[in-house]
Amino acid sequence: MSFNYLKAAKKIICIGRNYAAHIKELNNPIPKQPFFFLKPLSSVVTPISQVQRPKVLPNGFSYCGLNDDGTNSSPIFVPNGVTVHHEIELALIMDKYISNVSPSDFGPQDVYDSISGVSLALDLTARNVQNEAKKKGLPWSIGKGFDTFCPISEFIPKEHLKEDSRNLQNVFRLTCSVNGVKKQDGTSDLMLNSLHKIIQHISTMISLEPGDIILTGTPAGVGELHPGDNIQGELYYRDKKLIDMCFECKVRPGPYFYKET
Ligand SMILES: O=C([O-])CC(=O)C(=O)O
Ligand SMILES: [Mg+2]
Repeated sequence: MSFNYLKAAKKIICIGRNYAAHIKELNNPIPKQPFFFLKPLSSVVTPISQVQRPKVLPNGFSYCGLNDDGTNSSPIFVPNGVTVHHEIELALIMDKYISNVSPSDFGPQDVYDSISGVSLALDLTARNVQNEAKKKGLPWSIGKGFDTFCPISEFIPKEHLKEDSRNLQNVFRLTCSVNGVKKQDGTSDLMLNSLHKIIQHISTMISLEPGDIILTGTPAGVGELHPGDNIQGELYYRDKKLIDMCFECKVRPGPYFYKET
């Protein structure tokens, strides 16, 4: 398992409002069609560990590219004046070009063939920035796209999921804990739009390319992150842990301070 897969990504596409209990907790309407937004690749960070030391950044920088091995080991940076929420999500890693596919041509069994594997990600969200954007009809780019707002795990090749190659919809469980307290614990069978529907639907508007990363929405239990917090995410395949990841939160360097638009 490695982080090399991150070097191949051309875009990160995130499905919103894909779990009923999360829609309810934020008082949002249930979308009539799946909707999505993009996160910039510069928002990707990977865990700091014994092996992966923090990337040395030029003074004041919060991003300066991935290392040769795909890592960008970094804490999560909390921008000044921003309410940052954690959203734990299953990520699909695309293996094929998928373009303009009809619903009748893409079923649950096609997901396994179209991905190279999966990983675990956090769709970090500047909730106060997003709330203002929602109210004023402005884009979500800032609310979802700050540097370090896409912490992501090592790659899990699909061969690790072989037993269920005909249907991956019901096999995943994802959890998120902050300072040792479990906040999110959801299973992929609760998704409103299934994995095959997500891939097919995106492809009718934006072609998916090998390496692209799709975040599939967050289950209930989102909440705030503050400088000094430690956050841990875990991804399970049925009862077996596939991967975990840990990040520390720090204050974002630089002059940014949230002000109403
Ligand atoms: O910001 C939101 O609530 C939408 C979203 O990303 C999700 O549901 O995962
Ligand atoms: Mg999300």
